[in-house]
Amino acid sequence: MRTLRELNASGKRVLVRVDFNVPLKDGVVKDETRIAAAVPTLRQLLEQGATLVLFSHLGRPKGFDPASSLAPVAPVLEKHLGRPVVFVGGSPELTPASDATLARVEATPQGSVILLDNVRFEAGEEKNDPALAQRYARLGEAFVLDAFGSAHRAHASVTGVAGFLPSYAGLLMEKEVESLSKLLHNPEKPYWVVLGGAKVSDKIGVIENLLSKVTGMVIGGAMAFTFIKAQGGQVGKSLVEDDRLELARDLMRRAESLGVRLLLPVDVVAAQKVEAGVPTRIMPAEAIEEGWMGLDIGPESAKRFAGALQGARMVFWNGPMGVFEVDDFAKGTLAVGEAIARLEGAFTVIGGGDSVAAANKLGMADRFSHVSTGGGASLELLELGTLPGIEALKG
Ligand SMILES: Nc1ncnc2c1ncn2[C@@H]1O[C@H](COP(=O)(O)OP(=O)(O)OP(=O)(O)O)[C@@H](O)[C@H]1O
Ligand SMILES: O=C(O)[C@H](O)COP(=O)(O)O
Repeated sequence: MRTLRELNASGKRVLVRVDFNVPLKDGVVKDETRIAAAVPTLRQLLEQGATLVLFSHLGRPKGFDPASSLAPVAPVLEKHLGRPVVFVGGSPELTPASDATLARVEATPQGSVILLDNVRFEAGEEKNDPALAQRYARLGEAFVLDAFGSAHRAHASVTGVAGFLPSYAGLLMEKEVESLSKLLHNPEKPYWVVLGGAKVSDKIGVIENLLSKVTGMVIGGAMAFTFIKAQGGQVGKSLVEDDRLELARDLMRRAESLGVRLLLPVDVVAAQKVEAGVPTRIMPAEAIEEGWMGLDIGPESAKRFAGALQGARMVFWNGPMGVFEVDDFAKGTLAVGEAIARLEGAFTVIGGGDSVAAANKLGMADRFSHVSTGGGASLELLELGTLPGIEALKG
């Protein structure tokens, strides 16, 4: 990838694609991680004397929708940058590629930081419409892609615009790609992958691509039940993907033939409802009673998982071990997260999304070597070895 080292931004208006797809509640930003993560690139460009035009998606609106405006992000960005941010948006006329927006950008004094509105207000964004990409390109003289969390999307503001301007990877993009690539290309052993979360189907690609590189995989969360059922276990009303049972069997066979350990829970914390304060029981993972469901790994599983991780030199963790949002079902995630965070001298990475939310909630995120800002993007990079956003910055 071409990087910021190759860009002299002095006196230039630089268009920066950031990933400010942050959780909002009642118009308030609930997690500022992605905003803070963009700051090093923005500071560096400002120090060189650039004018910044930032753009991002937020949520999945189909056309203009005030509820998905980036307006609430502007004050948060101001706080992190310590300088004013001019927001241009908030109406159907001021979408990021409109002539009215361009006129406002051109009228803004040099050295300013301008935040545009949601790129998904533009009809051609997700279709990667070249005409739209060309309109974005009018907004700057150079393009910097720092939206690692969106780099798996071949959309007009991510890859399309790179075809019309000199384009560079931002510092966040570089750091993410470097850290995640180590997991693919420089495996230090013992190397463990810890997977959890809701669905096997989201993680198949990563399992398949990493299986031959690792010492073992720990599988918890709801996705474990597809494997347990595939082995003939009784999983009650736990979440299962019945159309993935054969695939789960196949992955288990492949792990065995590669000599890779695949650890599944032996016990679970079960309940009849996903709710705080409901009665819970510890049950064997392969003998969950009818009407009950596994909502966290049990204490014996947590002990075994933590034991297996001891001495690991490299760990990738994606997905919680249970319904960590409810305290009664967060213990397994805490135990496994703690076992990884405690490793000394190891290279430890958390994939984005819910795993990072879990690590933040449990107060352990700063004890990992790298916390990715990308959920889907980190998984896809580990699955395919590259991303559309990376490819767009080559050549
Ligand atoms: N045993 C379980 N039963 C039901 N839901 C579960 C269970 N274990 C975990 N989950 C749920 O899985 C969800 C997270 O799954 P997901 O696959 O999205 O994780 P992730 O990969 O960390 O996140 P993202 O996909 O956003 O990167 C959480 O909301 C959690 O409550
Ligand atoms: O949150 C994310 O994973 C990224 O911002 C991508 O969002 P998307 O899945 O709506 O494209």
